Amino acid sequence: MALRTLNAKNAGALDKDLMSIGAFSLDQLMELAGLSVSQAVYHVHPPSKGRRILVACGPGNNGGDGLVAARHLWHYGYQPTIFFPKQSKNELYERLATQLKNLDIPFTEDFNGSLKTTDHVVDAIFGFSFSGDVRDPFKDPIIAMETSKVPVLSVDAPSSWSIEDGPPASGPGSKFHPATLISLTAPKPLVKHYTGTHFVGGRFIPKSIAEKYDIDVPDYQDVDQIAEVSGTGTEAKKEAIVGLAERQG
Ligand SMILES: NC(=O)C1=CN([C@@H]2O[C@H](COP(=O)(O)OP(=O)(O)OC[C@H]3O[C@@H](n4cnc5c(N)ncnc54)[C@H](OP(=O)(O)O)[C@@H]3O)[C@@H](O)[C@H]2O)[C@H](O)CC1
Ligand SMILES: [K+]
Repeated sequence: MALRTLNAKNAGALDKDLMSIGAFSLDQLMELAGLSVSQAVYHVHPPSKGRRILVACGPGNNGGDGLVAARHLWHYGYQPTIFFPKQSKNELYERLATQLKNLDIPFTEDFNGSLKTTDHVVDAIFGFSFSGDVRDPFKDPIIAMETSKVPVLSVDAPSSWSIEDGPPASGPGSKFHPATLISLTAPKPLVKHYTGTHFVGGRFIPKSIAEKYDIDVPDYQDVDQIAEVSGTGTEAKKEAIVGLAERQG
């Protein structure tokens, strides 16, 4: 059973609905997104595999998810380092950055140097609003991730991939295939090109909004904020995805 996907336009509209009809604030959505990212990191890379996590944050909300995830990771016992070269003056990002600085979490301007001394990377550079060819200052980090052996977990999209069409035909990111992807709310069309470990996060979407956008809601277990939908035992895991209509008989 293939997962239903949500294109960039509908992903943006769904988030707007969550904030209007759903009465969530952006802070809440980002907190829930970042929490699910942190759980996915813990799942694929528990602290016993190495505590150093390099979190690459872009200028938009995908980057905000990375900042939130870094805070949770610190509280789980990891040692995050933040690469956040284009910090906006937006108050939300300033507060998230201050929360990290209050925990003495280091910020680096040297992504490539930091990559050499990390155990895992969180790619929170671009999400569903990415388009076109990668512009500076993110070209080098994307080239570094695609050529490094350090495992990468991408948030919502492998950064540089077209949301609809997957990896670029050439240039930065054309050979980037992160070990892990966490799709937020629902997978984007690019997942048809993705073959690594895949989670979905978003255990808070009201039924009315899931139905409006015709998305599958994973069968989340216990207190998990994430559900694995591929990787080892792909077919069994896909069986865990039950369409709303099916689930509700
Ligand atoms: N429902 C949820 O679970 C939530 C998910 N969220 C996350 O939000 C992102 C989408 O966030 P958005 O702010 O719309 O956009 P992005 O983070 O994807 O990034 C957009 C910025 O990236 C820059 N950009 C775009 N294209 C390029 C390019 N070719 N080269 C360089 N830079 C590019 C651009 O910034 P500028 O400063 O250059 O203008 C864009 O502004 C979603 O994917 C989730 O991860 C939310 O947390 C809410 C809830
Ligand atoms: K990303």
